[in-house]
Amino acid sequence: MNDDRELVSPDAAGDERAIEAALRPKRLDEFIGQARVREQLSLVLQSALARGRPPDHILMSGSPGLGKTTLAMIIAAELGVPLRVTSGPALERAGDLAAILSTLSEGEVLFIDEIHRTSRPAQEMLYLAMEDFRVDIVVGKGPGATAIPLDIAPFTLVGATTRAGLLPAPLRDRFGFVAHMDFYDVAELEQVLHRSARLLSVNLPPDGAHEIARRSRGTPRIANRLLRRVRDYAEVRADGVVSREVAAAALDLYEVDSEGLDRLDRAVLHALLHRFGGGPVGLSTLAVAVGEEPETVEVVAEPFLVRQGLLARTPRGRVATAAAWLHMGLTPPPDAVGASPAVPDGEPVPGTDTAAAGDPEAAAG
Ligand SMILES: Nc1ncnc2c1ncn2[C@@H]1O[C@H](COP(=O)(O)OP(=O)(O)OP(=O)(O)O)[C@@H](O)[C@H]1O
Repeated sequence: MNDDRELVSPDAAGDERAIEAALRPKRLDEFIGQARVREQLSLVLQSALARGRPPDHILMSGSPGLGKTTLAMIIAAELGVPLRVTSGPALERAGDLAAILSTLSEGEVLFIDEIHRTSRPAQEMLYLAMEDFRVDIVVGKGPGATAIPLDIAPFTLVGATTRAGLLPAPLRDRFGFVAHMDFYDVAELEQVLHRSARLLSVNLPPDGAHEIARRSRGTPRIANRLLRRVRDYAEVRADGVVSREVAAAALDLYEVDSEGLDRLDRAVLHALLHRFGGGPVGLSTLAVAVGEEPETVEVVAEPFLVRQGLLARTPRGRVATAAAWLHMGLTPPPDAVGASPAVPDGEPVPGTDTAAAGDPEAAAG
């Protein structure tokens, strides 16, 4: 794990899953941040419990590592029902899904991670299952094929996606509640870190927590990961206390920069500034320049860069903001987004979107 790309990648790998399981909050009131989602969800769950019926199907969208799996587990725990976990890529054939649906118990929560990657036949099976709690098992092939309807137990589908825009409308419309998970602010990440430090018996004073939180890319998974690396450093090179100085020295060593940007983030900005003069440039061209798939650039790097105000999506392509030039140690050109004195602070720049991820397709290609 010496690679900074792995260190700040929002995806979990290998042994990390076990550590994550130990650090997951188990109940809604332990879940930090996402106040609006928590409140909305709490109402959905309470009313379902009061009615004695499973709640509406729930869709969660947001970047990796923001707590979607954790929330799915909490939903099942709060409802006092079992949880079945699968993922879109595992549901390649409709039969894979039928096997799960037909064995669900009454009220069970079915969690489908990366639901946008579910195959078309499985998605079509989901429509009927979500709406009528029924699946049609197709027997035979060609003109002689017959659909045998099979009732299934009422259940709650919890879907998670990093790309809600890719879900077909008929599937999206069948979710009664959509939770949009946003990046966490520094204060919330400090709370996540203090909680994890308690569970892992790490001596973490507030200034150390602040330093790690600042560099965690708005993502609890990354905060927990950086905490473990900084703890190692504190134990080997210092007195075990994760002070601000120790955290900063450790994170500098692991090449996590002052804003938490990782190698891919920096590569994207570097290419945008040095090869395309700050843009605009299309997503595919940018992805080729950094040697990644367009989806990786779009899902992993861009949302955070946009949120940090370093990158803007415009109808003509991706553009580096004045802040991006400065962050990379360069002088922004006078026409850089955010550099123009004609645009007052906080005013949206026409034709750009630096506040939200925006329409992923608008500037693609
Ligand atoms: N709100 C939170 N409070 C405390 N810890 C959190 C919170 N959200 C996430 N975490 C921690 O971050 C880690 C990653 O969370 P989780 O696996 O739920 O993310 P995810 O959005 O499902 O990611 P992916 O989509 O990549 O599976 C877990 O260890 C979890 O304990």
